[in-house]
Amino acid sequence: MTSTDPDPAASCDAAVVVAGGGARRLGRDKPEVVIGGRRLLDAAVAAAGGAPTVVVGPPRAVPAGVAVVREDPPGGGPLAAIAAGLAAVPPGARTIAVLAADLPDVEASDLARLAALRAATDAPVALAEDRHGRAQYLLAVWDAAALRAAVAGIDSAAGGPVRAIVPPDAPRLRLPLADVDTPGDLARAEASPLAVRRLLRATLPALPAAGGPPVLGSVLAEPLAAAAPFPPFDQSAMDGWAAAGPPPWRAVDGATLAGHAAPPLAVGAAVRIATGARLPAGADRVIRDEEISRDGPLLTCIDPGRNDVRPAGSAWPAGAVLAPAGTAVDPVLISLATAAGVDAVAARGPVRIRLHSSGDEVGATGGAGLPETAWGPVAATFGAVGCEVLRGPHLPDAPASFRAALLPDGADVVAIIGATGRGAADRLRGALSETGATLLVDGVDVRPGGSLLVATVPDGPIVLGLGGNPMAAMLGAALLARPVRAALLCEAPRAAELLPLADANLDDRWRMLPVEPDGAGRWRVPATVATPHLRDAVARRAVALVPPLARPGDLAERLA
Ligand SMILES: Nc1nc2c(c(=O)[nH]1)N[C@H]1C(S)=C(S)[C@@H](COP(=O)(O)OP(=O)(O)OC[C@H]3O[C@@H](n4cnc5c(N)ncnc54)[C@H](O)[C@@H]3O)O[C@H]1N2
Ligand code: MOO
Repeated sequence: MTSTDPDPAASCDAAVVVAGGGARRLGRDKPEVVIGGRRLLDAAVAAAGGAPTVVVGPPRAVPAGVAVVREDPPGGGPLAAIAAGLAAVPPGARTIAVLAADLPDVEASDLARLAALRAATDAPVALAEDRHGRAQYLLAVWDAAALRAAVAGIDSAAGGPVRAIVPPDAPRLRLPLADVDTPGDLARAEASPLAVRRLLRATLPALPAAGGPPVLGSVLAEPLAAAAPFPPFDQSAMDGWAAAGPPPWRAVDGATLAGHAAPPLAVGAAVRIATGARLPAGADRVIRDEEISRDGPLLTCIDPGRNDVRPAGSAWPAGAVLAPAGTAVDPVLISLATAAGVDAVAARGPVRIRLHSSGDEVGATGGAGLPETAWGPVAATFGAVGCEVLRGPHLPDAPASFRAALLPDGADVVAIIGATGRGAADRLRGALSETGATLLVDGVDVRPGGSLLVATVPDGPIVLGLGGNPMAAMLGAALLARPVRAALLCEAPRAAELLPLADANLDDRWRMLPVEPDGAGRWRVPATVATPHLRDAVARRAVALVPPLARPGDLAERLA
């Protein structure tokens, strides 16, 4: 059995990963295929979220703590694999995820949603279906007893279809799953926006960490530890009276205001005190104004059990870890660091992006000229995720101008709008190949996004090529900004913000679209979006990454 302790993040008590071979059409051992910088087997294991996991199939390298068992007979098919896996999961498991090692985009959140669906419907199993509505029997969460009974109830596990053990009315969750059956599927899966983002996170090199005052847009490279306790001294939590000893108290003239030292208080005395003020020496409690009763010069309190003193260090002691490495430095974190007496942190970033527009016609006067309309919205898109955007010179359609743009100058990223479409105006690819750049991403399978490009220049910047059409450029920036920043600054992964859609995507492709709330909890999706201008993005609240063939009610990730 596995030695992995169940992780509180895991949505199931155990997972069985079906990782047989026999991918005839692909001609490769599927679980070992790498898509988006991640082996398909590792995608399945990661989706289990740390639950005890059994991989069923031929011997393979697996992460520590994961067990590998063989189905009987070897190559006996997925039902035999489930039976073998089931025999090896901890006997106390009450819910078991069953998934195949051929799902490039599967995430722990998918299993969490399946587990929630199964629990809410009290069904023996909840399974995924693909965008065409086809059941995916090998992406399911089972009630363990139901799975054991179903497997025990069949004559011979070997050779049978998994469908044979799944009730026909089992609840299903539609997920944008990529097929990886043919070399064509593989190429498409590698270009999917999800795979491209993972690849960027896995391969772009992190910036060095440096110490200094916390800067907006950077990311903590080390945990934020309090230099001082909070509050730094015993203080009043309310406007009221500071009192010494048991009631009644004699009211003393004056008041203890925040920021001012107060004379010591004798036993039996009370003095007015303001919220946040340091407790006078001798005082041992604070009674808020609403709880004071007065009898001539004497004061008593209504509730003897209440004390509105906020003791020194009661929120946190010195040395307490207030935020882990990987946390974004935003105004809240800067406030917290100040409250904790921290004036220097170890951090990476912010990411500095030199952003260029390009093209002879852009900004030119005369009959063939077009106004420059992309730089501002693209800069704002990068800026919104905390990147620092510097204005690079406009690049005319000449090889030398592109070569010059790729030279290192302290910017971490060079982003170029236009000239990336592989057409007559594509100056970027030529300049990149002259520098010996590595093309990490050459087109993303999302609309618009066919001309998105990401490259690394040796000893130079990371290069982002954004399609020249202003809408394509802005939406491309929305797709790349967060993963590029996360990779360069080692930002901790964060759950996606998911928007329920009001409208369908009739296109069998991923789309990036400006969306707007419908006022009833869903988001309206425009049927068409023109790319040469931003008319279809005017006053739109968000940009969504809409799955292929999404239906109303399906979820789309918010990109911006
Ligand atoms: N045969 C094909 N042609 C095109 C395809 C295709 O798949 N096959 N894709 C189209 C798409 S989609 C896009 S996006 C562009 C991408 O091409 P480039 O990145 O090379 O962009 P350019 O040719 O430089 O410009 C395209 C278009 O956008 C205007 N532009 C460029 N920069 C700006 C700016 N800063 N402000 C305003 N407008 C700008 C430029 O004048 C062109 O009209 O390719 C399509 N073609
Ligand atoms: O290449 Mo375009 O970026 O699909 O609009």
